[in-house]
Amino acid sequence: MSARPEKKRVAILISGRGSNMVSLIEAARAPDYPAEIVLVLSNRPDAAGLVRAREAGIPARAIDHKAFPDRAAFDAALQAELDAAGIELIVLAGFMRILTDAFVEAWAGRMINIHPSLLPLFKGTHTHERALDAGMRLHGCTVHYVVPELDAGPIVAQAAVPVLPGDDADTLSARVIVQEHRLYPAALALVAGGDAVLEGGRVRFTARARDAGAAILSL
Ligand SMILES: Nc1nc2c(c(=O)[nH]1)N[C@@H](CN(C=O)c1ccc(C(=O)N[C@@H](CCC(=O)O)C(=O)O)cc1)CN2
Ligand SMILES: NCC(=O)N[C@@H]1O[C@H](COP(=O)([O-])[O-])[C@@H](O)[C@H]1O
Repeated sequence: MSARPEKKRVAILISGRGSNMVSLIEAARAPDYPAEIVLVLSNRPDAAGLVRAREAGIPARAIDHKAFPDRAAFDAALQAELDAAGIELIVLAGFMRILTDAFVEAWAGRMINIHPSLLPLFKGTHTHERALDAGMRLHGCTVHYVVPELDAGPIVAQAAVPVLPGDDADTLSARVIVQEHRLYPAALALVAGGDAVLEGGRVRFTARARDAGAAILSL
C-alpha cells in the first residue's frame, strides 16, 4: 500500500473575522486532507480571526502593515514569518492588502484567494452591492490563484447562488458566505493535492479532479 503523500504546510492570511479560516481549519482536521494549517497571519492586530485561530490551536500572529514604511517592507516581514514556518502554500481568506508584484511572483502557483463574486465580474471591493446594482440574477464566489493584477488570477473553482427578489447586500452576502465555506476547503484540497495546477497561466485539472466535477459547485 503506497504511503500517503505529505500534507502541504499552509499559512492562512486574514484581516478580519476569519470564518473562511475556520472552515479550512475544520476541513484540514480530516486525516486524508492534503494540507495542514500550521500558521495564521493577519495584517490587522485587532482581527477577531486571530483569537479563533488560537482557540483552534493554530499559531497566530499579527504583522501590522501600518508599522512598515511601504508595501515591500511589509511583504518582506510576511515572507520572514512564512520562511520560518516552512510554509508551502499561502491561502488568503479575507486578507485585505494588495501584495507587491515581487511577493506574488515569488509565490506563483502556491497562493490562492477567495473572492466574493463570480470573477471576472466585480473585481475589487463592495461586490454584493455592485452585483445588485447591475441587476444580476446569479452571484457567487471564486477561488483563484493570485497574480499581481488584482483578482485576475486563473480560476480554480466557483460556486453560484441566486439573487432573490428583495435581496440587499446583507442577505446576498449571507447566502454567498455559505458557499464560500463549502468551496474553499474543496478548492484547497484540489490545489494541495496537486489536482489543480497553475501551468502557463491556466489551471490544469487532473483526471481525478475532472471526474469529481471539481470546478463548479452547483447552487
Ligand atoms: N497582488 C495581489 N494582491 C492581492 C490579491 C490579488 O489578486 N493580487 N487579492 C487580494 C484580495 N482582495 C480581493 O479578493 C483584495 C484585497 C484588498 C483590496 C484593497 O483595495 N486593499 C487596500 C486596503 C483596503 C483595507 O485595508 O481595508 C490596499 O491594499 O491598499 C482589494 C482586493 C489580496 N491581495
Ligand atoms: N477581496 C477579498 C474579499 O473581499 N474577501 C472576502 O472577505 C470575506 C472574509 O470573510 P471571513 O474573514 O469571514 O472569511 C469573505 O467574504 C471573502 O470572500
